[in-house]
Amino acid sequence: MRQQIEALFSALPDGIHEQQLQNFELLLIKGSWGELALARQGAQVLHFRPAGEAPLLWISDCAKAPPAPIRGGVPLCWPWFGDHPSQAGQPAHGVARTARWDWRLQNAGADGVQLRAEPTRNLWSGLEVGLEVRVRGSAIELLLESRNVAQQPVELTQALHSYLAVADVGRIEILGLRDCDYLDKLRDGRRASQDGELRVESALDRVYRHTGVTEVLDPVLQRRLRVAKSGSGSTVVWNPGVGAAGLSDVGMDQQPRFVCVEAANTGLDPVRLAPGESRRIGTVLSVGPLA
Ligand SMILES: O=P(O)(O)OC[C@H]1O[C@@H](O)[C@H](O)[C@@H](O)[C@@H]1O
Repeated sequence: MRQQIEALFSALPDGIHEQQLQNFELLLIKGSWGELALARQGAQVLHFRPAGEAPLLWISDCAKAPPAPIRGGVPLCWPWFGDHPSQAGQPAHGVARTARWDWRLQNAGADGVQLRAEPTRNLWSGLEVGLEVRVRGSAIELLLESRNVAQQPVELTQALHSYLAVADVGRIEILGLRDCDYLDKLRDGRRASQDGELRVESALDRVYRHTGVTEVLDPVLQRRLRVAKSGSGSTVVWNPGVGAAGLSDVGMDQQPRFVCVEAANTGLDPVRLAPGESRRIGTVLSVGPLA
């Protein structure tokens, strides 16, 4: 899908274009600020390339057909992260990423664009959800808002599951998590503390107790990807390592090309909403020089 999206953009004039790709309905937006590709499925940001930069987000070259989740970009995990806390048989990472959403343009200018997405139907009883996406210069911001429309308190978990594009995951360094406690999903949820800066030497699936900024230093692309966030007390870092061989939409050839650094609310910091209350989780992804 990545190659096709890049080819489509290179042939498009500036503007907003609706396009079908591998049976997914996409909005491709191009301006002097760069390129943005959005899917109706899951209100998923698939591709963001600021002018003069390489794409910030990785997207699979062999994505599964709809309605499977699209591997890459920024899937929305909502209203639960990972497995459903009590109901076996519910899909991993919730129902938002495979649902159909409507996009509405709110603003377009020389330095960016702003859109809002809402699901075409109620996704989960007692909860409403909406997404705002803003591009400004070399940064993209996502804000996911949940509102409790029930008569009782509601608890949810969620993630903005960013797949960051890197040249070689084995060579990156992830700053910002030093000394943070984490839960290691690959070791039965064992708790540990991050010793030094994080490197991805093998499969990694960790939930950090962390509210700050994370930076991914990429010595090959000579750039720094910054993940800032709000309303989030968990940062998830994931790369499947050799497990990628068993994922038909990754494979060992694509496994080194991304790392997921996700702004999240997990079991460590679930969101509790009183009746009528709403809350937002946000992330700003941006790119800058390494030095
Ligand atoms: O394959 P999925 O459902 O998109 O999930 C990918 C990964 O997403 C991460 O956020 C989880 O921590 C991992 O456990 C999971 O494997």
